[in-house]
Amino acid sequence: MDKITFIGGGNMASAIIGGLISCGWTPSRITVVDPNADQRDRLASEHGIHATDDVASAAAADIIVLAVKPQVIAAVAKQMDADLSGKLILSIAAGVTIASLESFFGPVAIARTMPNTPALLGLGATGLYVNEHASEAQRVVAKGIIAAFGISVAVEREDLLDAVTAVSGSGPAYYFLMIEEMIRAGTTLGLSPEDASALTLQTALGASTMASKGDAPEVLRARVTSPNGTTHAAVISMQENGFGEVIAKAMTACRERAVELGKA
Ligand SMILES: NC(=O)C1=CN([C@@H]2O[C@H](COP(=O)(O)OP(=O)(O)OC[C@H]3O[C@@H](n4cnc5c(N)ncnc54)[C@H](O)[C@@H]3O)[C@@H](O)[C@H]2O)C=CC1
Ligand SMILES: O=C(O)[C@@H]1CCC=N1
Repeated sequence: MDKITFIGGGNMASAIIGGLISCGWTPSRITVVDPNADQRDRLASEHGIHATDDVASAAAADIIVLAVKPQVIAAVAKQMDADLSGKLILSIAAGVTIASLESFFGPVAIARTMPNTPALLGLGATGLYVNEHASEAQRVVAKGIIAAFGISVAVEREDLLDAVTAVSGSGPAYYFLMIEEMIRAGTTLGLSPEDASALTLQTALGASTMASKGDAPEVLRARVTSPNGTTHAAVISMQENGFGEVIAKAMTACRERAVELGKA
């Protein structure tokens, strides 16, 4: 049975570990490496896994998950300083390219991913790109790990992970912003902040649940929109004020920043 070690035991690692355990991974197969004693204690007591501050020990695992901030990875590789042939490295670090990872760890199997924070609820949406050193079995293992915290989409080219970042990696923030603005506007229209919040949150949940059932969003939107009615007035106002352009520009800025971070 494969053993897995997480380097970095923060928010994302915690979400993935919780997902793996609920999918049947026994805690004894899972180790986390983190210099922060509080993080180690929390993960060890929450999940019953082994926690250590010894980065070099990670080289003994079959699968090594890089769950540290991007700028820490080079130092981690230096501390490990081990031959990782035959192992699978799964990176969740934003913007760190396969070329950089290979320069740090050598020509080994690498699955580069872009998850998002709903992974904390098992509702993650993750992009995946696997390098040519990974075997078919390792590709399946990578997909299986991601399935423990949500869905995955395998992209054909590594640079498409920057588009994934623009859609789903950063995407939760766009919805949070929409929720913030709707609560604010509802309050301006006279509702109490509590009522505006309750109505907005339930609407977001209801709309995303409906959209996930298979009908196209434009069909669902048409069903809400009575001819010359209230929704029509709102949607026309949004379109006349460049709603589509605002979203497209934001996502392009996001992708450009991801490209920049990848070069840093
Ligand atoms: N938060 C987000 O929305 C997303 C984050 N990511 C990526 O996930 C990665 C982790 O992010 P979070 O979990 O949010 O960060 P976090 O800050 O919660 O966790 C990072 C952990 O790494 C530990 N750490 C620091 N130096 C270390 C070292 N030398 N060796 C081992 N552990 C070390 C820290 O103590 C901390 O517990 C980042 O690379 C980020 O780019 C990817 C997609 C979405
Ligand atoms: O904002 C960021 O840079 C990270 C990557 C995707 C989500 N959060």
